[in-house]
Amino acid sequence: MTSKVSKTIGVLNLQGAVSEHLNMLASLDGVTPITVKQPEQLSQLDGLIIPGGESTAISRLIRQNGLFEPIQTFAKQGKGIFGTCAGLVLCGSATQHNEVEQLGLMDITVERNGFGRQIASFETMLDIAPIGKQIPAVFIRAPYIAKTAKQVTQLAFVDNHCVMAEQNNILVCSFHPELTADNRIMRYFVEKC
Ligand SMILES: NC(=O)CC[C@H](N)C(=O)O
Repeated sequence: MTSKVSKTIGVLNLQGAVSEHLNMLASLDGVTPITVKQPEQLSQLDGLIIPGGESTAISRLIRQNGLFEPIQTFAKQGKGIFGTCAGLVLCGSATQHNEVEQLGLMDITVERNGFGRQIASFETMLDIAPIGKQIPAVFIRAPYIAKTAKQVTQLAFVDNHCVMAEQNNILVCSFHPELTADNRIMRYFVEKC
């Protein structure tokens, strides 16, 4: 019997929470995780994670490494992209800070640091309808989604602010799913890819 074909999932390795994503991906069956720095690597991937970190720094490095248009093309091809925290900021199409050059992969307006700065870091449990109940979520200087176009599905809320959404092949969340032992969100993303 042949085993199921494995999916190759890349983690954008420019700045931020890269190794935690790789570890969580490695815990899933049928996933080959790799780090991505160069545009040529995108063609081997079934999906790409844009991790949390500092969205200003990551956006500069995306440009410097020639990844801006290649990531947009990757998304247009229908490949899965998961933006977590700063990654959500980068996937969005508008924000109050113009020092971040967003990729515009999802029609959302993002409030950067919406929950406040470092002091406003917190952990909570979320019910996310297509994924499950009581999913732990760690928020660190987290953004929230202030506005969504109608083609965007809102998936989770904290204090009435949208913190997770999807639009076709693009998934975003305000928090860090890779910093808990619960891999249900990651499995959901891999299944989308
Ligand atoms: N934990 C994070 O990724 C923080 C995101 C950061 N506040 C930003 O907007 O870039």
